[in-house]
Amino acid sequence: MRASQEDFESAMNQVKLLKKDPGNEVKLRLYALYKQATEGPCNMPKPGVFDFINKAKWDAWNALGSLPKETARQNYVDLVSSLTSSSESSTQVKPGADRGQQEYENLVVTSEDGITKIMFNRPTRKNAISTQMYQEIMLALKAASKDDSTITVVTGNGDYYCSGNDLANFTDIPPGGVEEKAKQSAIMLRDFVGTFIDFPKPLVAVVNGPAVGISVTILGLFDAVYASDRATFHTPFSHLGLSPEGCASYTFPKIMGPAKATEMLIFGKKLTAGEACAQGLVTEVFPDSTFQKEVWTRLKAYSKLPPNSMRISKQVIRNMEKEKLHAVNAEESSVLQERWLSDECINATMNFLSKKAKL
Ligand SMILES: CCCCCCCCCC/C=C\CC(=O)SCCNC(=O)CCNC(=O)[C@H](O)C(C)(C)COP(=O)(O)OP(=O)(O)OC[C@H]1O[C@@H](n2cnc3c(N)ncnc32)[C@H](O)[C@@H]1OP(=O)(O)O
Repeated sequence: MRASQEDFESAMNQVKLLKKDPGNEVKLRLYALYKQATEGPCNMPKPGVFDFINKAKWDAWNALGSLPKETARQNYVDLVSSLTSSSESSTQVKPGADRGQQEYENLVVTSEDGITKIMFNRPTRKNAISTQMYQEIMLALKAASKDDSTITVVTGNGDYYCSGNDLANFTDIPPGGVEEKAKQSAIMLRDFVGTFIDFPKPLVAVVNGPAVGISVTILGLFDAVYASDRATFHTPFSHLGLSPEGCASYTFPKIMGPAKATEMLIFGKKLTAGEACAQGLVTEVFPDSTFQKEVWTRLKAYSKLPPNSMRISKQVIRNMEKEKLHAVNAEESSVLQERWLSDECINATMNFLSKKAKL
């Protein structure tokens, strides 16, 4: 959801009430986002080198380039919200604390060495994402966006990274019938993917094994993807009477070119980790025997980099695209709302659930 003028004004008031000084770096960021949101790109003359304070302010504002006013307003509101929640919350999780094992039924969430790790934890179902698990992932990401960690990692427990949407989600029909279920699911899907689009910190996938469906498509919204050489990447949408989600209809052609994206998204070609890396979906592949050790050593080193700089760099890299990604997400969700009611989809799901079919 976009921040309204009212949200913006309320955030400005909250800044005045902050109990703790947020430090110069954050104050400069607030200043820059405020100026960008209210006046647009910086076109003031650059202050002289000895005018330290005004030069720092000018630099911070100027660094936002042509960031749209609405995005700056949203970022200002997000930043203030992260400041107020961190100064108010007495139960805030510090890196090093293990949290969440009681809070989440389908995830294990831990925070250590500046890294929050969100681990899918339904290994006996190959980490298929149930309706409740979609909600838990959204909650865990929202919490991670506000905690003290610098990097957030998503990974899977067991031999699979994730087998995608839990096909049993299709069987839990509410009193409003299957149309109502499709409508609710489209809203949930849009919110779920939107949480990844808006995630403010570096987001890394540690793909420990095969990945299917929505767990693959959303990788296009991550900042880095490290894969074991045991991992595979499979989006069998046509086999299931479905169509792409997770913004893959936009990110995949951009990442790998339209021809390779077609093979994955329309023909359901399963890629090895090496192929996915060659096509730009995966950052780097590691031998399974040393995967965990090598990846976590690297992530621990990255987590020591200055957090604000990493967040701002992510903003600069991603923000111009956010509007587009939200539009793609809305369109994909609305197309799927229809697909879920199609005979092609219903038959494929029934075949899987009655054990007549597997991928
Ligand atoms: C109208 C309402 C709509 C509601 C929708 C909500 C929003 C959805 C948005 C996203 C939509 C779709 C995107 C996708 O993700 S499509 C991809 C869906 N995934 C699959 O089709 C995978 C299905 N699973 C398999 O083909 C195989 O299980 C496997 C992953 C290849 C693994 O095979 P295996 O032989 O190694 O292991 P297996 O014995 O089959 O698995 C162990 C048990 O786990 C169950 N299971 C695995 N994956 C799923 C799954 N995705 N959904 C449900 N159950 C799954 C499997 O059935 C086994 O169970 P059991 O031990 O036999 O009882």
